Amino acid sequence: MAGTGKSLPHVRWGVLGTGWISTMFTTDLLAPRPDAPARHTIAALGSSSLEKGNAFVDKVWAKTPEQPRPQVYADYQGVYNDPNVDVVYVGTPHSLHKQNCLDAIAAGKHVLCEKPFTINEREAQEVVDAARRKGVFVMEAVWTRFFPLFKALHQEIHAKKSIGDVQRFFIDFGNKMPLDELPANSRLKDPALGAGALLDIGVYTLTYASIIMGDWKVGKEHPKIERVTSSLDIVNGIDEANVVVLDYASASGGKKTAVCSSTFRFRGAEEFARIEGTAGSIVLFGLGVSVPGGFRVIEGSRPQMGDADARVERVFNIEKPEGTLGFFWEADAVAEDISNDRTENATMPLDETLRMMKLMDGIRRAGGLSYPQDEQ
Ligand SMILES: NC(=O)C1=CN([C@@H]2O[C@H](COP(=O)(O)OP(=O)(O)OC[C@H]3O[C@@H](n4cnc5c(N)ncnc54)[C@H](OP(=O)(O)O)[C@@H]3O)[C@@H](O)[C@H]2O)C=CC1
Ligand SMILES: O=C1OC[C@@H](O)[C@H](O)[C@H]1O
Repeated sequence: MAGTGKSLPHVRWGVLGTGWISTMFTTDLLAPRPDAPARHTIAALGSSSLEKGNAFVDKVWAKTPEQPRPQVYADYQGVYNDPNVDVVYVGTPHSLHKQNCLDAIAAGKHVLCEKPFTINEREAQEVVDAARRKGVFVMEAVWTRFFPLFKALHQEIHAKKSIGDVQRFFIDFGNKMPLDELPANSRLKDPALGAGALLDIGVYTLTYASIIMGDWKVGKEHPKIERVTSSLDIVNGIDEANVVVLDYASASGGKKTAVCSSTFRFRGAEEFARIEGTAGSIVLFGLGVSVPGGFRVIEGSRPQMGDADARVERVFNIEKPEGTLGFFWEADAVAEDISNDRTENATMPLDETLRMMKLMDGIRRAGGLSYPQDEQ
């Protein structure tokens, strides 16, 4: 069982899938972190074959051979049944999330499921209902929400009011994918697996916009979005690119607007977003939208021609231990919640997942993009 009391929270994970994300997530959890607020053990791994599973463990554990190796199963049921597993991490393609979550919940396991939580809101509601009935912890793994970036941005925008009232927000997630070279059954191409830029990376641009325009309010507390305007560029049954505009009412009257774009066709700029306020702006930068590196606060307005430039700049950089990407932040939050018998996380509660899935359903409907799961 997960540890409680005065010692650090300790959770034992069962990981599903041996792809890219399982590799990154597991590597982060195994990396030494002397000041970590929680302990993580990878107790089990489920894969479609023992060969794949063992090869995964050999590769991922190579840098940290002192860490205990997991029990490897040639299916996912072994992970659900394993009494040494507290929480199941779902690292499979989008279309599998619903069933993986339902199976883990049925076995009484807590769940951290990769984004997007499911294909649509209806599927998400099914999982949420099952989790609430069973009384287990479930969270969508929107890891970026747990980066210290958002606390620091909240300080700037709300506590210090460094840029005045937020008026506009621009964000672009350009993730160039070699779609022509990928096999038809790639999770990035196959509509049956829930492929498409909106569900894969648009979810991040909408997450940033929701946090910043929605004043950090989640789920039922999130302010009404006055208008959603969108355009999806659909090729071979998936959106290769999309643009979404969200209008919110501004506290100072009028409206504030977020312009969000994501694409599989182009590698986006390192400075991927800009928040514009009445008294300054903030530029966000990093490896990618999902892995922010920090931000620059620019206090003051751009001078008119001929006027002196009185703007002041400050930089906030995110620090993290060598060799990690930042998945440990969400994992630590999960460990804290489970150890304190909470069934939802306050930063990413299930009502926020449902709200985001509904928003993406609406954008897909307006753009004419449906998946086989929408018809079921
Ligand atoms: N948070 C983040 O930054 C990221 C999140 N993701 C999310 O993680 C999830 C997985 O993505 P990613 O790791 O890139 O995907 P991969 O294709 O690299 O890996 C998916 C794994 O799922 C298992 N799987 C089970 N059924 C299938 C199937 N029908 N087709 C393909 N694989 C299958 C396979 O493992 P096995 O055969 O061993 O069972 C496979 O290795 C997605 O939800 C994605 O959105 C992805 C990248 C980054
Ligand atoms: O979540 C993600 O972030 C990084 C991307 O490369 C990946 O496709 C996506 O799933």
